Amino acid sequence: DVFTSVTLIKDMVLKEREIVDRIQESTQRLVSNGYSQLTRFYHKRLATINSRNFSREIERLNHPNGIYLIIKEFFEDYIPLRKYLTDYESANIESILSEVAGEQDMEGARESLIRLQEVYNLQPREMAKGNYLNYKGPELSASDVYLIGKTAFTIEKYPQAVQWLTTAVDLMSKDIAITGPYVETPSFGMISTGNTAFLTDAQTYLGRSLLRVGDQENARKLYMSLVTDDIENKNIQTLGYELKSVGTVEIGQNQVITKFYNLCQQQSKTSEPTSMDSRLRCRFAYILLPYYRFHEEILSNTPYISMFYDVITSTDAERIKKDSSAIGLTRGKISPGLLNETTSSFRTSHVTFLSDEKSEAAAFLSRRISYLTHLDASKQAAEPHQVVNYGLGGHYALHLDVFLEERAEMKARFENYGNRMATFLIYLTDVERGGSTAFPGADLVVSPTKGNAVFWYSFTPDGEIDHLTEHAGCPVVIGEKWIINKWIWTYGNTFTRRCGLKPNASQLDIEREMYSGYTGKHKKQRD
Ligand SMILES: O=C(O)CCC(=O)C(=O)O
Ligand SMILES: [Fe+2]
Repeated sequence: DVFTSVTLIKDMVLKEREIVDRIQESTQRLVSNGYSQLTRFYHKRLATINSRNFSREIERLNHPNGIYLIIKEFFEDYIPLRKYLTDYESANIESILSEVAGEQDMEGARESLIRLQEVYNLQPREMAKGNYLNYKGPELSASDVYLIGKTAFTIEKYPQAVQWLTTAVDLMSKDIAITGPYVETPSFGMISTGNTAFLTDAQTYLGRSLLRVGDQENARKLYMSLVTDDIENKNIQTLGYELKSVGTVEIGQNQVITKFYNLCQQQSKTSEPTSMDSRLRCRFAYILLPYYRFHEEILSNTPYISMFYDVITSTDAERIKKDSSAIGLTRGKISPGLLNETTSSFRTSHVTFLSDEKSEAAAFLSRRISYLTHLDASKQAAEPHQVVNYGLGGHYALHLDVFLEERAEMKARFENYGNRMATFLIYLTDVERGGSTAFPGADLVVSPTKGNAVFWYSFTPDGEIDHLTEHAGCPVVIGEKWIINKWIWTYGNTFTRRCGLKPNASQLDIEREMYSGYTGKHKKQRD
């Protein structure tokens, strides 16, 4: 799929000419045999490419509706290649087509918009107008809104479905009032606005969603208004049947999720200074020489989470993106390489591992991380950089970076390294809106700022897994998000992480003891 990486979507648009040329080459024989579907495909796509204003199109891809619409355009126009060629004929172009948005991307795109609606509490009526938190973009049609509502119903997001389908019914009714009943034109099975049949479908799905959120009364009213029209209609019959049998679906949202959504909406928030050592919020981290220093801001004391400023230059950030793209990004997975490996809507991004050998910029960065954290971030004691590019509404749901017992196989895989002791997460891009990193357990959310890094220990100083470090990448609303994860292992760092003299010592207590032990410089800064 491509919807999980904005960079891949942009490449798909920028390199479409090449894609079409390659397809043309592989299907020459078919074209000369008079496959009219193919000929029509070439004409349509070449006309589109030739008239495309590329810089404007790429700009639109910073907006969720822009991405949604480009996915739809490719999905619809490439259907002839997927549907009407025999398996034998399409085998040649299968790998080329994997670079182009298909049905999974279409479905994934709809789910992503529903996630944005849910996390940021957006109204579909505004989203359809292209208004996301006051960032404007292209509009969605009534049929887009209907199909998104239907997806919300399918994935059992009923309150969201009610909102989309209510909007769809309004928009479709308006369209019909203006254009009159619609005559179907063949467009590869896609629906078009203004078709009364689809209006009825939208109304029945709305009724079925209303039932599930406990609004029997309006569901029944809808049914009564429909059933007089067409008693044969299957969807209306289903609604009638469910009126008697289907009950309300429990839509519990646990407190952590509610807090997580709130943090995402706030975009950035640090804990109150009173909750930590008020004498220390910012400090310098030195690399060998006193004038070679970086700002570190302590965001939370327990769990220990801090922000390092400007740890990577723009040039190096671009190098790392380029070196990673050259290796090739693949869909981010849960439990990669294992039997239970999955790609899921839990994590919508593309990733690659960039080792120090493969990129000079990466090697430089590993050394810098070692200095800044006083931990060994070289390949003996840490994973290679994981470079991540998010897609449409791209996010990573709440999780811990450490491996827990329930992921025993994962842990076994790394038994030579222990566990992930700490995470150093660097933002390679500014994100205009959304895409923050939220830590509900610390009541903290960090807005992505190019060049900055968040750093945290996943273990408490006395060696327990710190469940308060549970965190998530909030969905990206506007812009493009790239990050690097550096996971630093426990083995190889057993003796480098400072330990405290008192039980329950915080990270800062420990460091104060350490520093005052061997240099007066840091102590002075603090007191
Ligand atoms: O993208 C983010 O802000 C968080 C990413 C993350 O937690 C991870 O990749 O493990
Ligand atoms: Fe994480």
